[in-house]
Amino acid sequence: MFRLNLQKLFLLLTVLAVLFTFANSYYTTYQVQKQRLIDSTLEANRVYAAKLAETTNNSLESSQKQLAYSAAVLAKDFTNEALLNEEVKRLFQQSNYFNSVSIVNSKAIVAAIFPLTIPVKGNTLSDGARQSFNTRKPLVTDPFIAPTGRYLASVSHPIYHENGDYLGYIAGTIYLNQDNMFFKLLGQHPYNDGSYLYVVSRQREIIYHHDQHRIGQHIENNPVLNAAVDGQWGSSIVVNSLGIPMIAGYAHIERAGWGIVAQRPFENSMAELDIQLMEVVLRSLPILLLTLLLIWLASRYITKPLQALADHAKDMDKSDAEHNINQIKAWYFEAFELKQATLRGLSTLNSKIYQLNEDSYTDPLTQLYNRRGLESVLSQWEEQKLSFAIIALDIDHFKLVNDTFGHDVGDEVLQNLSAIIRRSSNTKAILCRNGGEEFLILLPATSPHLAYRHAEKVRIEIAAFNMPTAGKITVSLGISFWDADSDNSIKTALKTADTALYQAKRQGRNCSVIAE
Ligand SMILES: Nc1nc2c(ncn2[C@@H]2O[C@H](COP(=O)(O)OP(=O)(O)OP(=O)(O)O)[C@@H](O)[C@H]2O)c(=O)[nH]1
Repeated sequence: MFRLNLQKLFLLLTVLAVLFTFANSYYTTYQVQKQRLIDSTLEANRVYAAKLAETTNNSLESSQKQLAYSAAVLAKDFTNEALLNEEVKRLFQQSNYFNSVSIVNSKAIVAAIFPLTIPVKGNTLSDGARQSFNTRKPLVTDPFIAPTGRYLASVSHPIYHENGDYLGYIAGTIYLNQDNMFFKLLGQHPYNDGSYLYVVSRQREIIYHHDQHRIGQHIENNPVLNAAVDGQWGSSIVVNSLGIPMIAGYAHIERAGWGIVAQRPFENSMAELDIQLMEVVLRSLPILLLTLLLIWLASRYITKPLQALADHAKDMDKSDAEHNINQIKAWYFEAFELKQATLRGLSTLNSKIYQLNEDSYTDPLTQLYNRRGLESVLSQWEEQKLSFAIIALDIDHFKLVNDTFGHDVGDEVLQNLSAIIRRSSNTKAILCRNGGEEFLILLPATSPHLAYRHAEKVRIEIAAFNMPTAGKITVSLGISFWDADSDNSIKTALKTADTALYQAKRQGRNCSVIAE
């Protein structure tokens, strides 16, 4: 089954935590900046719309003052046609407020006009152009289409005789879809950041727009525009008539009853923010990468001892396991404790295995090697090509001991006999109980002659020993030799020793015989 290792888990968690933290800070920064940008754009557009409304209002006011002055002059001599012509010319040329200046008499007939290229002098006012005539008050008219076909609005002032008779009015016109005072006033606005402004009449008709094609268009259901026309000042996010969300500031031009709106597409403002965020991400990228690198290094450093412990725990049965575990640098508490516990466990395990090995190689009654132990030694010597002498030893008439004194006494005899063999043999000799009452003494690198002497020594010592209950016993011994350089097998050499032993028995027992 697939399992994540500690380092991968550590990396996964910390990398996720770091990425989440970075993403969260980007998101929060974006949200905060977005709100600030919206607020500042709203405020900038509000202030801008208010300033332009005030400037436009002042221009209309001063143009009306000029018309009022002319009206007062004309009231004194209204029948003087030369004066009328002179006044319209002066007003037109003195300021750049108007596209044309005209005087209409009390019969609604155009009495004078400048520039003279407009051929309406002597014409009666059309119905649509009679707002000033009918109102008989200082006025900024609603936009209308003149007989010349032009879309215009006019600023007018009535002319009253000193006796109160209405003589007519003097008016300056503003051609709404041509160069006019608005274009000069409002056209200063920089449009390159996507922002723009427009002015609407009381009837919600566009009377100024940088896109001249939209002049004259009627706009419905625009809350910002409605508020501006209704005399309110402020700012708001609004979806315009084309369905585009806008950040808008708006204000009211009091003298004309018009509304002015300065706005910027929401998306344009946000695009700026996207660029800013991308810059933040790019600038923080080296730190992010450095953090990830440090995390990777830390994960390696922290998990390395545990990983090494886990790896070596799989190979506990190998001979160098203890050495390998000792090499691990367990530099922090948990790893250190685990290392110590593993070493303790390994040591206990090794001593148990050693004990089990010992037990499986040892005869429990005599503590000499058993047949399995013997085979292990023999295979080592065979590998090492170590020549050795073999003494096969068997108790004479042991059955009689058992039969006479019982099996326990027989066991005691076997133990005493083993002790004598052990005592009389040097440490290099391998002593083995080969089963029953038969023993083997293996003497490495020992000649048959020396082995015979050793056998005799053992035999005499046994014969001289008085067993606690059984008394004196004797043994017979057969001696053979395995030459590592010969073709003979160890098995044959053992058999040969047995044959010599059998011969010793036949010769009357209590003697040693060297195989031929
Ligand atoms: N007490 C005791 N007796 C054992 C043990 N193993 C074998 N014996 C006995 O050893 C005796 C061997 O008898 P035999 O093979 O007839 O040989 P022997 O009586 O020694 O006669 P020879 O070898 O011909 O001199 C048997 O009585 C076995 O029961 C043991 O572990 N303890």
